Amino acid sequence: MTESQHDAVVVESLTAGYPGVTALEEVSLRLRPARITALLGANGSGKSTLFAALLGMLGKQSGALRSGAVRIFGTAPGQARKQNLVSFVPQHDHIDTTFPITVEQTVLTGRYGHMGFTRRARPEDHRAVDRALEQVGLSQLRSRSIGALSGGQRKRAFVARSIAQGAPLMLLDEPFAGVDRGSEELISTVLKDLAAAGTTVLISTHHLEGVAALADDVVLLHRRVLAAGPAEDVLTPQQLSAAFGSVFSAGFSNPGPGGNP
Ligand SMILES: Nc1ncnc2c1ncn2[C@@H]1O[C@H](COP(=O)(O)OP(=O)(O)OP(=O)(O)O)[C@@H](O)[C@H]1O
Repeated sequence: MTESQHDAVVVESLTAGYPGVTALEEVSLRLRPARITALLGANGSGKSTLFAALLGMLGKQSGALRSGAVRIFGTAPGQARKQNLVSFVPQHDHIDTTFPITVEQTVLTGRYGHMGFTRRARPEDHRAVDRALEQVGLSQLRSRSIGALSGGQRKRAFVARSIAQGAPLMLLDEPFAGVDRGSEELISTVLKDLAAAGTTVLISTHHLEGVAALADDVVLLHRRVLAAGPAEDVLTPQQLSAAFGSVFSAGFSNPGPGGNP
């Protein structure tokens, strides 16, 4: 078995972008299974474009172009989504706060891929929802309208939806943006538990704070992959300065003396 057959995600020479913009250039990376990888990059460094590629959504945006290859557990991204191999927690949920859907119903939508055409929830779907709500500490708020949650609680609800889906690869776009410290700590703990149980987790973030404590591996992205590897190798002041020196003043938080972000 080759090394790539052990990887959860393989991206080879991916070049992608939009009319007049090359968002990703010759990006190659591998995600090791059952680990948390942080995709670190400043605003506009290509994180969302890479997520779109991993979700097989790139071609759906008008004018998007791409070359290269992406495999999720050896499968093309669009197929991987259909097979429930990948779940996604978006940065913005674009919720209509007047829409009358409860927290529980929101989390249950994560089970749709398991229910077939009838979308009739079975006992195992309800059990998965119960477990996921418990994990993110929202059991008590399950009957509340999703629009009546705080930003941090709502993020936890969407993490629960992703957990309930039960995909072996979980992608989270800026999971800590606009989230209070308590929700951030809770989500971090949940992600560590999921990875320990075998889920491969990829989070994008432009905040250095907390990454060292959370991520096993780090990918530094700035249209190209500037560095990738175990967090302790990548998150050094030297590496960050070499890779992002000019970016510290344009979006990154300074890791501080000693480089312990
Ligand atoms: N739909 C689009 N059409 C044209 N250009 C786009 C589109 N989406 C993104 N871009 C451009 O592609 C580049 C990469 O953007 P992308 O959103 O992937 O970066 P990002 O790292 O996710 O940024 P952020 O942290 O601000 O979300 C940027 O220059 C951006 O302006």
